[in-house]
Amino acid sequence: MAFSATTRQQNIERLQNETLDLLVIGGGITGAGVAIQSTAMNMKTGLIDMQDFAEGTSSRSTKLVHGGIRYLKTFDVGVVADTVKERAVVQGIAPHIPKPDPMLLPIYDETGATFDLFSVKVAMDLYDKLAEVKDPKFTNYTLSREEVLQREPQLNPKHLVGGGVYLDFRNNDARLVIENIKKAHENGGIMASHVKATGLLHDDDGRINGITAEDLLTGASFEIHARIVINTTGPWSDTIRKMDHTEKYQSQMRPTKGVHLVVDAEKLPVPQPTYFDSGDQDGRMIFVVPRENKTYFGTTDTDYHGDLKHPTVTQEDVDYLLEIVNRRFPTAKITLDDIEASWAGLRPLIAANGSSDYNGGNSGKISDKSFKEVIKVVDQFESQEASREDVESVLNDLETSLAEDKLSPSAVSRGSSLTSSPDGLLTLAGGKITDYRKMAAGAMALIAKILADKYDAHFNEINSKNLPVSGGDIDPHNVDATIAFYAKQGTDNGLTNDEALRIANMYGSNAARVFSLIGKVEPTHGLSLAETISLRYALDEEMTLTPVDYLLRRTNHLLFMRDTLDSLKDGVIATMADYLGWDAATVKAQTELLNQTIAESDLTALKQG
Ligand SMILES: Cc1cc2nc3c(=O)[nH]c(=O)nc-3n(C[C@H](O)[C@H](O)[C@H](O)COP(=O)(O)OP(=O)(O)OC[C@H]3O[C@@H](n4cnc5c(N)ncnc54)[C@H](O)[C@@H]3O)c2cc1C
Ligand SMILES: O=P(O)(O)OC[C@H](O)CO
Repeated sequence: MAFSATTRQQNIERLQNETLDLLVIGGGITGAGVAIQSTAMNMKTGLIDMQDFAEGTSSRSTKLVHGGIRYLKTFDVGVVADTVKERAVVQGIAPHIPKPDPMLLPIYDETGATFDLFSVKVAMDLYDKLAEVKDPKFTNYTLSREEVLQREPQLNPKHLVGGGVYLDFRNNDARLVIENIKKAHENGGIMASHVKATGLLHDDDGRINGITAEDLLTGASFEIHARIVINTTGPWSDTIRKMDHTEKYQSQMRPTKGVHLVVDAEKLPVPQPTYFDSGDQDGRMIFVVPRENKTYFGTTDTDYHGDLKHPTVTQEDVDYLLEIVNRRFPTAKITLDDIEASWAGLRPLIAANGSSDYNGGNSGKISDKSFKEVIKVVDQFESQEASREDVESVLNDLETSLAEDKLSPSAVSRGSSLTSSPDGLLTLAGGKITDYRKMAAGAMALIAKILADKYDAHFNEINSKNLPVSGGDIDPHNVDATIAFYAKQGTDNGLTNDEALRIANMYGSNAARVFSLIGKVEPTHGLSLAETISLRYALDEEMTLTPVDYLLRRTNHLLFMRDTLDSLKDGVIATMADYLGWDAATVKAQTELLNQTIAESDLTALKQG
């Protein structure tokens, strides 16, 4: 179903002229998850994003669908319970995207270790129990020191006491977003990228009834009217809430930056995703993940106060990660020059989330630390050891919800929150990619209630656990065989087995639409047949507007296939120029943008000192 640059223009027209039931601001995984459900309920839904879909945090994650086993350490069982159960749900609605990939967790006997051999087994058993993992292929187990070193001989043997292996899933974060957006479009949603919300509109009763917006490609400003507006802008959530001049605004977000670095797999060969303590007693755990013929590792977790649109990788981030990885893999000797790609993202953490208040509204809970402070100061007041002012300052500290900023970034819960301002702006923020479906279901329950109560508008119930994304019409229990079956259509039409499998894995049940382009579109500008049909599909059906959209977010080529990128990029630009009718100036600008993005990813500036 066409979802192209032309569709974008048509949708902007419609957004200006039609009143919506629901407008979603933000096309990352949170907004996309709301849009697929609201459109499945037949709500007239619009979604805008000021960038490309998933250009925010949702293309900058560790690219896992996982329950966050480390959160058990901060007793965030609520978050883990939600997310680890959601793994199987996400795999069920997007079978071609998250793939099971058991994680190896080496255990070191050192100060501040998150787990020891006993607690890791308890955590893994709880993790499997919460997720109802029963398949012996995937249930957890522990390894002796020797067995861990047999698997990963490069690991530092010093203080290594053994390890655990438990199920988690690798993911393609940006692909999960676009497949939700495409399905929402197929359901009748009105989606447009590069459209920015610039202000909030209110009706005569002071209720939010729309936004002012700007088409960032043309500069045109316009209004979008909707019965309900939901703010799903992740790290930008406060920015949208601040637009609401009628409400006493209180910041709730605490974005923290996470960085990943990519090296060739030969530099750091790991047979499976590996997860260990930083060893710096900072509460951080570091992932080392094989992907294509590369290995990526991360992440940092530092409070961030910079440009939300453009978090960058600094020398400090590189030094931090290289020091840890070279200490854990002492023979790897990775240097800045070995880094082929990188990315930086911002966790949309909720500042007051010392304890998780998961899905469905702020439980008003505070962290155990803050709770103990309140009890202590009240106790002291009772026995005349503290004044009223002492009590008030502790409570005031909590009320400003900044109380939790004393928590280290890694101790802040990854829980989500759903709030409604008095004038009706909904904000769904925080959480993880892994539980986006559950977060959206929580929001949809509230949205359906508001539409029924306020507008007597009633919509069909859905079970979002059975709502496949675009490309997800695959039996989740028979993925490999189905992908192989799809790939055959490619090899039968002249593609190599690798090319056909790559397309089948990328597009799932939409692979047939991609392969059907063979014979209809001829390779041009030096592109292979496989790249030609993949790019054409991205242009026709994935609202791909720039070479960066295609090479970074629709295909991840820029991150995990750096070796072939240079031979590809000119052909991609030229083919897009033909398709989109670019003039010379636009070709130049897009070429510069792509080269800038590549230089930023491979840390050219840092390498040049
Ligand atoms: C380093 C790191 C690693 C992570 N790893 C994982 C992981 O492996 N697994 C996991 O489950 N979770 C992980 N997470 C968490 C997960 O990535 C985030 O919770 C999730 O991506 C947030 O999605 P979102 O849609 O809320 O925000 P975003 O993806 O940031 O989307 C918000 C969107 O709003 C748009 N926007 C902002 N302002 C406006 C405006 N005025 N008008 C229109 N649009 C606007 C932005 O352009 C953006 O696209 C990780 C996060 C980080 C930072
Ligand atoms: O939540 P954190 O801080 O463990 O970081 C995100 C991970 O990198 C993957 O979810």
